[in-house]
Amino acid sequence: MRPTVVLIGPMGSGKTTVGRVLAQAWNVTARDTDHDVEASQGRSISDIFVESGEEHFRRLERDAVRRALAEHGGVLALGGGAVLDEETRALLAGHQVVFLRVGLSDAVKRVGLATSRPLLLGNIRSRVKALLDERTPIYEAVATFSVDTDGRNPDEVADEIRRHIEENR
Ligand SMILES: Nc1ncnc2c1ncn2[C@@H]1O[C@H](COP(=O)(O)OP(=O)(O)OP(=O)(O)O)[C@@H](O)[C@H]1O
Ligand SMILES: O=C(O)C1=C[C@@H](O)[C@@H](O)[C@H](O)C1
Ligand SMILES: [Mg+2]
Repeated sequence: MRPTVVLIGPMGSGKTTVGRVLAQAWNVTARDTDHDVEASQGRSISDIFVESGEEHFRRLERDAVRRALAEHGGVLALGGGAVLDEETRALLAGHQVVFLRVGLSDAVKRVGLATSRPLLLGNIRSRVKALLDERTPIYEAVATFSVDTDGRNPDEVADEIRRHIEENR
């Protein structure tokens, strides 16, 4: 089994949301490594960060990505920082990997004031900007295709991905 498509991108780019729309369109299941980590630990990502630290979360995330890539045949959304891990990047080689691009202002609007994203605590706008600046080159290097999400709703984003994947099967 291998995922039809793997979605990567920053927090608020819409990986989880667009992943669900795509899965429904293709009549397959959507899987999300953030959810897998939370389910395997029985605690939220915020609690894992606070109680065990980011490094521990990254190890759990790497294992979750490895398992999902091996087991899952539908749409797979990764956590925003999953591609920081070198082993994860290597595992993605040969897969259809789509980068959901989002600019600073749409990302900030979408993540809102939720406290469920520990890396955004503090000044959300400056945290989002720092993460976008640092990670955009990594997302670009890993992706086989990228799609702009600014000013577009999840259905429009999913449609563009669907067309691309169906044309490149
Ligand atoms: N294209 C879009 N237009 C407007 N709102 C969107 C779009 N995509 C997602 N959203 C909204 O933005 C919020 C964040 O989306 P989502 O949780 O799917 O992002 P994510 O990339 O999975 O983030 P994370 O890395 O934190 O898991 C949700 O409230 C979702 O409804
Ligand atoms: O961008 C990140 O590093 C993160 C994104 C989320 O999906 C979660 O995996 C977690 O909040 C960390
Ligand atoms: Mg998500």
